[in-house]
Amino acid sequence: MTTPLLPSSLPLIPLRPPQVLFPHLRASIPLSSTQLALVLDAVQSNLGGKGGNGERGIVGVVPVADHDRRVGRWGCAARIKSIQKSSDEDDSYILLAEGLTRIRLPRSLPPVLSILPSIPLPTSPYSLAIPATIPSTTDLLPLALRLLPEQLHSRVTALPASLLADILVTILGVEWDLKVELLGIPDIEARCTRVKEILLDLLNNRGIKSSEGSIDQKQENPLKSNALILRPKQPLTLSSSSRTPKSTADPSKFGDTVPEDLKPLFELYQSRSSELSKNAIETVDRELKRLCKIPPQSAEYGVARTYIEWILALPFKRVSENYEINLKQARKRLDEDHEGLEKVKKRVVEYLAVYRLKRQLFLESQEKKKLLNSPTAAEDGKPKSAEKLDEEVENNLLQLIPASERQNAQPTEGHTNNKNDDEPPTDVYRDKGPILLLVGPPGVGKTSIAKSLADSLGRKFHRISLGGVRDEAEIRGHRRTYVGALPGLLVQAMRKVRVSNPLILLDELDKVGHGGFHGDPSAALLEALDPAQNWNFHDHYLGDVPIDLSQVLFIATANQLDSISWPLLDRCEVIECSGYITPEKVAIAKKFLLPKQIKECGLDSSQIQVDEGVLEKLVVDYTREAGVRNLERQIGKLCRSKAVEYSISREPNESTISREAYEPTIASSDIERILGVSHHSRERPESDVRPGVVNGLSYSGSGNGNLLIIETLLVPGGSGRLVTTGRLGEVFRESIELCLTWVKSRSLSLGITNTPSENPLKGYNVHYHIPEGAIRKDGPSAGIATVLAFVSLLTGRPVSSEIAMTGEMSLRGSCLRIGGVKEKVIGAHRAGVKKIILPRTNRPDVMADVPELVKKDIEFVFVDKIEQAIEEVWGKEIWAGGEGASAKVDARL
Ligand SMILES: Nc1ncnc2c1ncn2[C@@H]1O[C@H](COP(=O)(O)OP(=O)(O)OP(=O)(O)O)[C@@H](O)[C@H]1O
Repeated sequence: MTTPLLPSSLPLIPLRPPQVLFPHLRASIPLSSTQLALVLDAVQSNLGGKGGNGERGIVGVVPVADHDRRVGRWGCAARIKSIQKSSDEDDSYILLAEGLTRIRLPRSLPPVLSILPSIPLPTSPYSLAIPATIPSTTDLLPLALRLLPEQLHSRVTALPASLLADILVTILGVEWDLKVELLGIPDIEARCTRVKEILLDLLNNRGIKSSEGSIDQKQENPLKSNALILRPKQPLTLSSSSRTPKSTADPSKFGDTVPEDLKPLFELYQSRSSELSKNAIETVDRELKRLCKIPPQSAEYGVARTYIEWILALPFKRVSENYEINLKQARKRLDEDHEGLEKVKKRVVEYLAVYRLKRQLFLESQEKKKLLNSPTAAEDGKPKSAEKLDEEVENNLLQLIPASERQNAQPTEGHTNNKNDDEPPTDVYRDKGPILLLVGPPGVGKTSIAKSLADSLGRKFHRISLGGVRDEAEIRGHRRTYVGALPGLLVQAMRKVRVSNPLILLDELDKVGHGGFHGDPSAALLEALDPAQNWNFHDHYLGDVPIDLSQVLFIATANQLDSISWPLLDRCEVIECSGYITPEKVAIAKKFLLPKQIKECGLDSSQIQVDEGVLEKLVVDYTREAGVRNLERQIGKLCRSKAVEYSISREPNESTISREAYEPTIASSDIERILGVSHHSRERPESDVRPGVVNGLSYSGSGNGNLLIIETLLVPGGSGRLVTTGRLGEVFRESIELCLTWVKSRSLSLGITNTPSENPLKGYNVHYHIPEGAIRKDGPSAGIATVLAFVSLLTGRPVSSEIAMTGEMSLRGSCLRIGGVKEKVIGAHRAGVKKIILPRTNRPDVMADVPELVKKDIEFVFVDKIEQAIEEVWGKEIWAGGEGASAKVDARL
């Protein structure tokens, strides 16, 4: 059997405290998607690379302290066992690594370690076998048995000392710097001696005598005490709302009858009882009493306990304290995080202004009421005037409230702190305004705008991805009687953020299912979003304990509006985020994406320099999208490749490239070397124009506009049949038939036939195709382009590839208005089109929505009749019978 070799170079992953990975043990390492991409790239390059006969899927895991400072000179080579999406955070993954052997790190490593793509290491054989020798002088077993719970005794007895030493330091909660020290002791005997010293210290600290048979009576479970050491810190900005009624909970009433194993749960109940709602307290009281009677071995015990833990983990009356809205700061924050998006930012700030004003009016009315009820009210019986509204708010913001909303801004009379649980409490401000719905193609910054908004409001942020939610239970939870039942996404979100006034982003609202076998998730969402009901939201899992969602600020995103159910849409105020044009993308890349990716690779801006020309090449040749997500990925690839070059150049002994050879600037000529050949250049308008091929424009469901190349062909030996291919929908096919009929009816005036009765397709079939056959296309908006394709085919006159057209056509040749103009025009601009023919009725859309930069580059031709489009392309001479021919035929129809 051959001894396995480590690859000659390994990607290094930093591992933060309190974890340290030892050989034969495992660690779960959280990684962002960019870090994961970096690791996977490096692992992949090892597969066929220099370490050809080395093991596969191996990484180096290196302990780092605060701010990723490297500590010690040792790490652990590890095999990647699995990679999973983290349930805690968006965009993060958990890499499960299994330690193989200690590795000594080269001196030249930077002191601060982010993921390093590939670090050359001295190739050394390593053995997966654990040395079986148990050094007699350092026998750890008796100490281990003193410290470990009894259930583990039989398992550790057979372990060799080297493995036992590493296991003990990992599971006994030994301090992190001691673990790092032990990782750096490769010699087994020396390591076991050191571990023995540490264990003796632990025993002393815990009051356990080390000699056989004389254990102190106050021995505690060591694993439990470790759990205490590792308990996470409490958040700093949490507070109890002042409206908290006096709790009726009295956990002490359970007295001494509380079983030992339930004590932590009772303690938790005690500490949280002042924050729970009345319903929650009643339910927990009842369930705890029941739980005390259930034997811990029964399945029912687990179910009941988990239920109580869920209730105790919910925020109820806990809120983020500091959420004063400062409009200037909010705008500044949006500007700092996003380039462009002017309309969206303006609308978001307006929304905040209205929200702030309404809340301020509400607080003022509360203040007035307090004064009215207070015994110190003025003698004449009138209340002392409450504090005046902030003048800046009155002067500047009142105008921002749309007239229709001004009435809503007035607080309702008669607010009282309602003690009745069947009516909404009236002592906190609840916004009744619409929910902001950001609509636009993928990657245009919708999610990121919502995040910045949460930051500027000082609210906790949580994203719920609704893509693929088909089951109502995913929103509203499963009833407790089901095995493995869980609350729905909204309750899970509340538990995660631990406050009842977070900002929750409902991502991909358009992808949520409507009705069907598993209920209607969008109806459940509707209830959650309705201010009249959501103060009392019932989750099936929580049963009698409703939760209050009325203080949550909901924001939604979607790629399109068509698939959102209308009652949901009715609750939303739509803000459109359209796609970017090339100069905007270049600006975003320069200001945000490039610095972000450089940082992710552990370098700084002096180590990677990219000029605007290169960024433009990336945008035009390597991406074809409305947003910037793919662009960010390509920039990430460039930066990672530079990080590899940089790391190699720091290793003068291991590599032929000297330190001076590293060139920080990425030139245009480097792009193809690093990213490979561009796949997008072929999608530009073709230069070899031929009759029957015309550029239409399409608008995909994801909000992207693109060129739709229409191809037609005459097939000899046919009978005038029309064949269509390219996954065209019914509406599209009908529109093609209509266009062909129109062209046939004009074949005489177009000079295609010589007599009125002659069939222009005699002896031929017509084949109509739209490439990218896997993508379904539908709709009537390719009418103008289809007519021109048929005319071009039958008259043998090509259409310039720099012209594109869109618009529906009626049987009489009228050009009718279509949707998605802005996206289509931006898509055409991206593809290099110079002239666009559109129905005249779409003129206002072009004028209002298309960015000025695009308008400058493209000539727009607006037409009422299809004949105008034909004349625009080929001139009036196309009519065989002169100018009047077309009008004469029209009169006959
Ligand atoms: N105008 C902008 N300025 C700076 N960065 C931007 C801008 N637009 C997008 N980005 C960046 O692009 C990336 C993708 O954005 P985001 O995830 O917000 O897109 P999205 O519109 O929510 O997409 P999806 O519909 O797929 O969820 C983020 O890293 C974001 O910061």
